[in-house]
Amino acid sequence: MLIVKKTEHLEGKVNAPPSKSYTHRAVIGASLAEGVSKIKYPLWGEDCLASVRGCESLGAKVKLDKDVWFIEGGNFKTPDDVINVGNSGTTLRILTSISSLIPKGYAILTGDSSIRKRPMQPLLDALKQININAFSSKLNGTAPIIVESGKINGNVVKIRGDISSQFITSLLMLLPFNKEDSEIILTTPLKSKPYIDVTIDILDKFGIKVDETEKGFLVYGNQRYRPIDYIIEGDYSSSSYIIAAGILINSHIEIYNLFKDSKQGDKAIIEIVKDMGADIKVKKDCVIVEGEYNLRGIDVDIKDIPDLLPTIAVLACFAEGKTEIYNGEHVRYKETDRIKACYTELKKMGANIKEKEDGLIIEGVKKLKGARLNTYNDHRLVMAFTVAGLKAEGESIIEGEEAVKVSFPNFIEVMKSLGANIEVC
Ligand SMILES: O=C(O)C1=C[C@@H](OP(=O)(O)O)[C@@H](O)[C@H](O)C1
Ligand SMILES: C=C(OP(=O)(O)O)C(=O)O
Repeated sequence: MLIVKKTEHLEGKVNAPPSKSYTHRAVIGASLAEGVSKIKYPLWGEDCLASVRGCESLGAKVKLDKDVWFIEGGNFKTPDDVINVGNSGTTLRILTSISSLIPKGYAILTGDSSIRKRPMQPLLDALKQININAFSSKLNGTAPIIVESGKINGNVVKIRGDISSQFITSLLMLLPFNKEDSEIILTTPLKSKPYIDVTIDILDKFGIKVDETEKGFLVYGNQRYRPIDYIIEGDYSSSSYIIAAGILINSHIEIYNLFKDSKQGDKAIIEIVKDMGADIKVKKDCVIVEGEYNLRGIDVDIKDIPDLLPTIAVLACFAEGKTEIYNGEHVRYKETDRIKACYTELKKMGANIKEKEDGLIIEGVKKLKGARLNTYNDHRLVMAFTVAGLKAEGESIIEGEEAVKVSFPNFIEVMKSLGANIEVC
């Protein structure tokens, strides 16, 4: 657990951790390409390592040096054992489709107790429409998932877009292997769309062409992934905790490796905090925060940026007036139900917070008191609640800090290097 105490000043220059979403896609795409790809500055987080190990089980040859991962793809095999994706939804979703490329037999994908509750049925139903047999071993739409080796047959896939964009990313990465062009038709409005933009961005680097259409996406048939030399950019979702801490506390923080023209949806954190009144500066590859700022509450549509909900909820507690976070039904399907968790835990600190089906309403109280907080083994809750603890009066206990290994393994060291009063017990 962490003991987090009120901190009066934060200062320093740090590098944003590498993007989790780009690292996953680079690793899996490289495993689909004949030849060796070099992935520079990858994220050494447990989720991304789950993708590496999963791809290895499916036949990729992997050599991991500190700053470069070498991945030789194009050689699929039937896994020797079940694939354990740990806590990583991205790995489970993308590798489910990709596993159908094994030459014979079955691949079995499973993970921790959280992953075994996350929705999979829309993807399984979609795969069936193109003759790929993938099913839940419990027949209830959750992992373990069993995927049979198979050839794509069919060229139209209808799928809902409001549960997880990862289903669509998964299809976009498999369908280039279809011999004909394929159409993905969305049967509901799409949520988390920027993650699909990230997929399309990196697919383009692998030489794979996809078009957006009025109804969804068009994936050209008979394409081949070619190997890439690729540098992973910094992660805006992970950086949102550093930004939030700098905003709430007297600070001078420079965060490098964050690009203004990034495709990551969570770069929206910049505009959100500006709307709340934080006059942070954005350079071409760096964000400068000179807190503290007086914040005002705002309304935030979380549809495309679900991972920012805990960060915004914490900021809203310290703002003047009301913040409403809406359009976030899908935030309940993450590592844990993050709407309920933020409601339950921030209330323990004295927040004036209401839970709605699709989000939260927070009336800023400007002061929170330290408390003992459950993080439900969810990395984003550990990081967001740590930020709340740094601003709250007195001392907070944050349980389950090991979860940060999933997406930001050196979160605690980075925060301590900036002067955060955090002790690991
Ligand atoms: O594709 C991705 O890299 C991700 C997509 C998002 O999930 P949903 O599409 O399920 O909202 C996001 O929450 C997750 O952290 C990463
Ligand atoms: C939901 C997340 O990731 P995943 O879906 O890959 O588990 C996350 O990182 O917040």
